[in-house]
This record gives sequence, structure tokens and C-alpha cells, in this order.
Amino acid sequence: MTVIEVEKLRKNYRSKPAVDGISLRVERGQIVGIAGANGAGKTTLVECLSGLRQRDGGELRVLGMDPWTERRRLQQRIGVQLQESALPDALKVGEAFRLYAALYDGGDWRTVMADWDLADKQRVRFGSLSGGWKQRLFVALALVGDPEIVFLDELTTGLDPVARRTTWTMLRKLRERGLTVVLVTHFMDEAEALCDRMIIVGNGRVIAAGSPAELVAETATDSLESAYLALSGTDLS
Ligand SMILES: Nc1ncnc2c1ncn2[C@@H]1O[C@H](COP(=O)(O)OP(=O)(O)OP(=O)(O)O)[C@@H](O)[C@H]1O
Repeated sequence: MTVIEVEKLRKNYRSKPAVDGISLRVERGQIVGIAGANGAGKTTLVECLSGLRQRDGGELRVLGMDPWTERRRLQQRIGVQLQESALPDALKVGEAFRLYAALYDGGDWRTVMADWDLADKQRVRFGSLSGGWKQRLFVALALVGDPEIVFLDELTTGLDPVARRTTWTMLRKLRERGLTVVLVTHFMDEAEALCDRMIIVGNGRVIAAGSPAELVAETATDSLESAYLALSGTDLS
């Protein structure tokens, strides 16, 4: 089942295109990675998909809905990872979960909190968490409403190696339950380990799309990182 359909999406900032005609499809239960250089348009794409930004052109359907005009209804069925500075420093971890649960109709926040090892930190204030724990909290909060699709922007930035692997394992389990994950990442080892499909963007357009193995084969390289560098035209010699 197709859960995300994008056809010639365009988004400009002051007449300069950030997304310049992107088309893609995402099937249910996949982890799809979006990679590309800084400023390539990844965050803007995800913001349009999750109803946070209005597009300037093209067609967009997420779970059959228009993410902008039907964003209230859509937001009950998707999760979006917050960016740093999105929560007040004085807010306690447990309060953040309750706040999020209140935004969704229901949502088993206690289970999510325990799954992500945050139960012991319920009384800790957001501002006192280390960068890695903040990141873990943001991922967990995105899952509170039991979403069908979750959008994660730089999932494991700042996590220690063990927390990174734990996060990967958790996401694989969620995929087994049918969750669809859209993951913006700069880490090709993460993409190779997790993603069913990769979409590589450059200057607001899709440069390449396919499974990590397909991209490696297409470029006759031996790793996704090398494939990415070849596809994005980087000459390191
Ligand atoms: N709010 C904004 N106002 C004006 N220009 C913006 C805005 N947000 C992004 N841009 C510009 O749009 C382009 C795409 O930015 P975007 O943040 O989507 O890229 P990105 O691929 O997510 O980059 P990064 O990897 O650095 O996070 C860039 O040229 C950026 O400078």
C-alpha cells in the first residue's frame, strides 16, 4: 500500500527553489532514507510532507490526505521528531510525554517512555539532559501517538554508539509492526543498516533512488557511502 505520493513537488523561499520538482512514492512498512548535501532540500521536503509547510506546486498525498489542507487530521496519524530547542528547559521528561499524549487521542506514552529507557528520567528537566538523551526523547515523543508514519530528521546525531544501535533495533521492531519511517540522514552506515530505500537529493531534485544494494550496484562501488559520493558527483582525488 502506498502511504506517501509526491508528484513534482515545488517549494520556493523568496522565489528561490528549495524543492524543485521532486516525485516519489513510499510504501507502508518501509524505512526510507533521504540523504543529500547541506541545503539540498531534505528538511523542506519533510516539512511539506508532514503539513508544516505549504507547497508552491505539485501534488502531495500522505495517507490519502493533503498534508496542508488536512493537517489537523493527518497529524493524529503521523509523528514528527522535534528539533533542538523545541521544548522549554524547565519541562520535565514525564511532563513532555503527558503533553504529547494530550495532543493525540489516546497514545500509550508510558510504554513508549519505558521502551526508550526514559522512565528513570521522568523527573529530570529537559534542560539538564545531555544532547544524546534529548535526541532520544525527541524520537520517543514522535512515537507517542502510535503513528502510522514517523518523520525523523537526523535520528542518531549526538547518540553514543550503543544508543545508536539500540535506536536502530527499535526502529526495525516498529517496522515489523507496519510503521513507515522517513529518515533524513547524513550517515550512510545508518542508511545501509536500516533503509529499504534511499532517495538522494541535490539542489531540490531527486538524483537517485533505490535500495542501498541497487545504488551500490548502479555505481559499481562497494558501499553506500561510496555510491553516495559517486552519485553526488564528489571527486575526492
Ligand atoms: N525558512 C527559510 N527561509 C529561506 N530559505 C530557507 C528556509 N529554510 C531553508 N531555506 C533554504 O532552502 C534550501 C533547502 O534547505 P533545507 O533546510 O531544506 O535543506 P537540507 O537538505 O535539510 O539541509 P541540511 O542538511 O543542512 O539540514 C537551502 O538553500 C536553505 O538555505
